Amino acid sequence: MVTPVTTSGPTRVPPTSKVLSVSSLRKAYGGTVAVDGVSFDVGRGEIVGLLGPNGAGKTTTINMVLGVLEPTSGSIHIEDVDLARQRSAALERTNFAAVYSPLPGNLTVAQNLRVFGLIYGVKSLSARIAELLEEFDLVRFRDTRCGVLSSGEQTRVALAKAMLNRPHLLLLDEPTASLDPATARDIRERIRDFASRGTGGVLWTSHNMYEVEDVCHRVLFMSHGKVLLEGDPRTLPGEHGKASLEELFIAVAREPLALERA
Ligand SMILES: Nc1ncnc2c1ncn2[C@@H]1O[C@H](COP(=O)(O)OP(=O)(O)OP(=O)(O)O)[C@@H](O)[C@H]1O
Repeated sequence: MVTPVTTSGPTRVPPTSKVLSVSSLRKAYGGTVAVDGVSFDVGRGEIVGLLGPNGAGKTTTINMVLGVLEPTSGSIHIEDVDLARQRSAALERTNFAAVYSPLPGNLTVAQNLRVFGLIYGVKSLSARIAELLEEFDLVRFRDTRCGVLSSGEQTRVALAKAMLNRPHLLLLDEPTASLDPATARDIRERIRDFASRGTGGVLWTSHNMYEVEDVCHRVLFMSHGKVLLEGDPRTLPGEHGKASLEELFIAVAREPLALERA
């Protein structure tokens, strides 16, 4: 289902510096190359959409940036910190939320935030949790077990968890999947607000092209493990003779080689 979007696109905040630099990143599983020499960056204050059909290599890329998967080759810098050499220093500037990675359902909202806050070594944790409960409209769910919350409520908790350590790089894998349009819009507003503060940048995957056009300053189209196209989601379709981002997406999925040659 497509979420209708009414706003006219994100306010461009010129990136002042890079929060993520990925260079010649590659991940192979035997003969299967999931990510094939990908290079890109994310600026501070910028929301970058990582797009592509199923199996393009988006999640593999995100998992390497998160330090969950080890690249076969290539480098990842979070701000100026090399993930391979200074793993803890790099990862303490990062956080993420993904639908396939729900928080433990038997813990309450407050307990989940406390556990993750302790893992991240958040200072003045009780005050930070109170702040996030307020910010993400979760005060009334503070003592509710996460497992009984609705999808939208769970997404808000996942985002609150992702903000605990005030990350400079926020990775979001389909954060609005399965949310109703009003809740999805609310989540987009919160992420836009995070980026507009100018302390961090966002790498976002989504299959909802209307949402991407609404939120992302820049998009990267992946196919078969490579970045084929990069640009402003509002002008990129026209540059490739397509009427909309959705049409361009379908072209990338169906005829990646034609676009690669273009
Ligand atoms: N552990 C693995 N072993 C072998 N192949 C893998 C492994 N993990 C991923 N792949 C393959 O790598 C490719 C990229 O997968 P990935 O999950 O990164 O794609 P994706 O773009 O995130 O797709 P989706 O939109 O469906 O989530 C796929 O062809 C997948 O089958």
